[in-house]
Amino acid sequence: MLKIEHLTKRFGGLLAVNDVSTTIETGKINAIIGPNGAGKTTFFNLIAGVHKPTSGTITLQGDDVTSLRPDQVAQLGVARTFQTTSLFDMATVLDNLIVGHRLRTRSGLLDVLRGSSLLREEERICREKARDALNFVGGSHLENRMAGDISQEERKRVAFALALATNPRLLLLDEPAGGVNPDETQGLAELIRKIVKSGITVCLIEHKMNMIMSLADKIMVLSYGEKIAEGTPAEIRANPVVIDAYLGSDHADA
Ligand SMILES: Nc1ncnc2c1ncn2[C@@H]1O[C@H](COP(=O)(O)OP(=O)(O)OP(=O)(O)O)[C@@H](O)[C@H]1O
Repeated sequence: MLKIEHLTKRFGGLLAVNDVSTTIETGKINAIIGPNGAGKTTFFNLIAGVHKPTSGTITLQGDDVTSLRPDQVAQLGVARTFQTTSLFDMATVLDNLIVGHRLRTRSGLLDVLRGSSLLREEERICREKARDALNFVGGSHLENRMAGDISQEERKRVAFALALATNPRLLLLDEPAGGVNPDETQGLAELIRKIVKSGITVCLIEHKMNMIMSLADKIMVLSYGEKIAEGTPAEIRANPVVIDAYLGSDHADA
């Protein structure tokens, strides 16, 4: 799905991502783990076009996408969720999904506002997509709720719906189970499995090790911007370098 070659991002003197090469495999749950500050979110930002790499290449199913803008990457079928789910709290969940869809697939806010007054048909299609996505994530009952009134777990589901409404082929999830309880974590893991079954490739960053170990097909471990290991959950669990750098530390929560 995605081929990353020698990807490097430097912020001044800091190498946030340092010469990382890997592949995000089609139809799989690909996970990225590593201590705080390891470069995981920067890695996502590079894929999503938020940051331009200092060097290296990113290829999406054969196309070089290294220097594209976020809206161009989104149009090619890469969607993402964030550590913190930003929603317009005073708007309904459905309105958030409709506006969110436009923000993700247009280049600027002005473009979004212009589009919403002119293209009624597009708005109808957008509304349908939003409803389908909300239904898929088990959130139909939230449609008319104010976003500010829903729980953290419901916000996570709405974030998934926001990303799914753009019909992605690759979904990047940044801490999809952050801030939710163990039962809810289980529910979100099931939702991630359902997403992959529907034909979407997933790449996720997560600190909850139990969840990652039971969910991921493949794990890449970052530490100080470098890839220190890659493999199946069993291989990662047994890797002494990973245990030293990460799993043995107090970052490895349940
Ligand atoms: N825009 C930026 N400008 C300067 N430094 C940055 C920027 N974004 C990230 N960094 C730095 O790059 C390093 C990697 O940060 P990043 O957020 O990618 O790590 P992470 O693995 O996602 O951490 P966490 O698990 O805490 O989210 C950190 O030292 C961070 O301070």
